Amino acid sequence: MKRIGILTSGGDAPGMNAAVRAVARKAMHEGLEVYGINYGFAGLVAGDIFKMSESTVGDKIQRGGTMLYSARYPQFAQEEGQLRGVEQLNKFGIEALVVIGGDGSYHGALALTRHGFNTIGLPGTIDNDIPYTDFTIGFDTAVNTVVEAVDRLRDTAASHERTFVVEVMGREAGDIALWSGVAGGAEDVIIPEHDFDVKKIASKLQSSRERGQKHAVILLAEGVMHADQFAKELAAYGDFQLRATVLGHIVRGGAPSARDRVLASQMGAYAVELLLDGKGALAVGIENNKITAHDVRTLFDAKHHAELSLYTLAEELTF
Ligand SMILES: Nc1ncnc2c1ncn2[C@@H]1O[C@H](COP(=O)(O)OP(=O)(O)O)[C@@H](O)[C@H]1O
Ligand SMILES: O=P(O)(O)OC[C@H]1O[C@](O)(COP(=O)(O)O)[C@@H](O)[C@@H]1O
Ligand SMILES: [Mg+2]
Repeated sequence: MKRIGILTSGGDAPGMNAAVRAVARKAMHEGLEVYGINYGFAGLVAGDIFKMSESTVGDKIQRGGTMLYSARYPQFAQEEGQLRGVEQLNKFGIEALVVIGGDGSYHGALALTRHGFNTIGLPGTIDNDIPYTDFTIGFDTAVNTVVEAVDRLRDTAASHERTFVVEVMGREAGDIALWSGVAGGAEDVIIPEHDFDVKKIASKLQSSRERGQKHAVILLAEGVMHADQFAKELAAYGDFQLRATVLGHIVRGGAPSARDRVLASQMGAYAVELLLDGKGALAVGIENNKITAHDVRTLFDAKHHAELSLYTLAEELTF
């Protein structure tokens, strides 16, 4: 193997650049040529492909977003799109690929492996919703961003004795809300993985108000419902001076945390090692602090599980 390609796909995540840099530099260190593919699978099909040098990835480790751009390109789920991608790989002499993205991107990666190009997937998403990895690249940064926002909102919550419902991204996963809730001392955390009772939440708020704490922050995962809806349901049980705040894409941007940069660097280098060993159709993860890889097909049948001990902990620490 002489030449590999890299692309980023799906939602951007902080640390994707650190992963691109690690793949490129490690591959060059091992004597490989590296080609960057812009705009994910859309750019692959369009042939938006360029040769990288070690300086292409210089001054990028600290930047959020993805220097290779990203796209959602549903046409790649069709055989026709995939064959056009294969044509481009042949044209550029690219023999194997690293795909940085989420579960959708892994399906695209597997399709290319089926067409004879070994492909390794790296989990790049803020949501932390990928099975067989304790953490995804971008999750730590996203949690830190939410915590900073919660700290700020708490100033107003305390000053005006208000209750803030803070909606955060995560698709069907509650991880961002859960970890941010624990780190930000949220009075309640509402996630899709755990049932909740609005009436109980209201009586908890009421009793802490009676004990003297008249403000609160509630972390709400987008997979449950929207913040204004939740605030409306809560308002039916009392006057909690509710305000709804949606953090949205703010949480997806910004410089990656040191943790995400290290994780991305470890995973990127490992992906190259796997390709050099002639392996493909694997998804890289970190489990119990060890970098691991699993057949990507086993991921499609598996489900990511949120760390529910944190939910219990959050409940025990706020009452
Ligand atoms: N079943 C599939 N087969 C081939 N490619 C797919 C498939 N599903 C998604 N993709 C490709 O991966 C891209 C990213 O997937 P998406 O679900 O949007 O984000 P993520 O990878 O972050 O989960 C899609 O836009 C598409 O190009
Ligand atoms: O930016 P878009 O396309 O509106 O997508 C929003 C979604 O993307 C995310 O930010 C990241 O999800 P993916 O990594 O799966 O793309 C989700 O948290 C959110 O629900
Ligand atoms: Mg996804």
